[in-house]
Amino acid sequence: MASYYSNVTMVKHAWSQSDVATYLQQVRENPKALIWLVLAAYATYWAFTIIYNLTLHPLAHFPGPFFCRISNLPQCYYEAILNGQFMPEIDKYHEKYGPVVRINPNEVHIKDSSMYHAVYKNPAFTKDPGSYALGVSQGMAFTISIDQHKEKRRTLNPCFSKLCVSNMEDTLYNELGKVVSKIKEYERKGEQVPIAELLYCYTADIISSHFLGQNLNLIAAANFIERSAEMQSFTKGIWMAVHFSFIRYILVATPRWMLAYLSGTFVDVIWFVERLAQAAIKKFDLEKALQKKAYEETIFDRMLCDNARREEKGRKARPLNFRELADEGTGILNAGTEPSAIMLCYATYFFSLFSHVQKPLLDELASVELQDGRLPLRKLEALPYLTGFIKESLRYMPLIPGRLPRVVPNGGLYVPAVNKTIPEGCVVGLSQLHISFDPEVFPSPHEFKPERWFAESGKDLDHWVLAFSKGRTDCIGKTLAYAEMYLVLANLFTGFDMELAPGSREGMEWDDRVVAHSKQNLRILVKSRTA
Ligand code: HEM
Repeated sequence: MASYYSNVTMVKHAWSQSDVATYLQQVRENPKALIWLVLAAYATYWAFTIIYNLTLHPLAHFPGPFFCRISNLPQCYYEAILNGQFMPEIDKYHEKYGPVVRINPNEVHIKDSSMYHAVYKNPAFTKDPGSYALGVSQGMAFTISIDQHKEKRRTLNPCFSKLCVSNMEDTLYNELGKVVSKIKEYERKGEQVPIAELLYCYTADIISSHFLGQNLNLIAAANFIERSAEMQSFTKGIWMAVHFSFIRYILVATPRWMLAYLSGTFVDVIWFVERLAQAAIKKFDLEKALQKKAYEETIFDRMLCDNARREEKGRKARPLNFRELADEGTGILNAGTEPSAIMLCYATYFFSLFSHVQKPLLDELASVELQDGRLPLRKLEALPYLTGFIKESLRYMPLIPGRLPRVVPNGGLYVPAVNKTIPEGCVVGLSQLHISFDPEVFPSPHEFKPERWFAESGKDLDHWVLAFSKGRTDCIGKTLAYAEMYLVLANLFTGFDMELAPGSREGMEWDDRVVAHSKQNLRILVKSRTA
């Protein structure tokens, strides 16, 4: 003990060469001394950091719980350890501290709907690198730099255009046919339909076949329930991945044969995309690729063509590597599968739960003239009640309920409600869940009312459709997501009389996995409707 104290006090004095030699000698004799020195240095660092965070930090004058103001530990505890439990805590902080709360040393959370567009519509706000340090770092969704993001988005935009999506109608219907056949199999057996799994397979098959060039064909698999679990496992440990990003580097560095035990999880999907990316690079031929129509192009075609064209023109091309293709493919497969599938589940659930919407919806759908035996997408999009129902479902279950953290640009962000400016470089976020249930924006927010979206007042409300975020980095796949919702929901509602399986209410409570994920997969009982 005595040697520890003497070693620590030594640090306070100026160190001569002989002091260092003596100290090293002591460390050799007593390695504990080094440990104590490291601990002392660490404690000193923390003491200074805490004092700085409370006094000199640009957010020092913003209120918040003491432990949030000094460290990230509360956030890490509620998000990573308790797996996505930070939002309810943030609510409590707002009750105590007002509309702007410091939730970690460098971030404030705002509960004031009027500030939403000032943050998310302003292109100068960038994604917070700390919150977007996930597995597919080279994908567009995780690209922080404004210029790089703009370039990636420009390359990929044509794949997601309205024209491309309307050309996908056949694919959407063909895949839906497979879902309907499976539902009928369960109906024949008199069993509950695993509708959540079927919808996951549906959205994954569409993204893989159209954007990656090869159908995962999950729906056809005998073990489609397990295969859908692979897709669902992507966000299972998402908070750990956000807070402990080193796990990702360990996984990337681990040899494949050692990862084989993870087979049956998202790793299989990542490898599937990697194989496609490799094949795309190998067989890429600019001449042939240029002959493809926009809606025939995969995202790999777009990325490789864009790169090759710029090389041809002698302009400095950004070298496009395999990892970039693989990350983009995995990112889009995941972003396009999970939120759409979950949204389809919740909308199906709301239809069954809120009986007041059933008659108006079915009456409206009955008025649609079939074309080749199908409900045409163009006509469904023009239906006011169905449109109101979809927008109300997106409001009632905000799919990405929490904050999407953004870095404040030059000039800061003035918040009139507290008459303070959040300084540039600090992080800010608003949660969609708060706005969706803000009575100032949506009167009687807890009522499920598709009519609120009708007529002129409903059009004004479009300003508050936030499910896909807003601005420069909003959802690139929103047109496809809407098309899936119109087609799938209209066909399910008109095709089947549906009843929720027992326990659905509790099962459809959700966990925050960045996307809202129902606690259990939705199950329904169905009876085919007669024509
Ligand atoms: C109901 C379904 C969907 C919802 C609610 C949804 C929601 C969102 C939201 C809120 C964002 C912004 C995230 C952020 O700022 O961090 C986003 C981004 C994105 N979404 Fe979606 N999405 C849906 C469907 C899709 C589909 C079908 C695709 C692809 C086919 C897709 C691909 C993407 C991509 C690539 C981004 C990143 C965009 C960028 O950074 O520029 N999403 N989505």
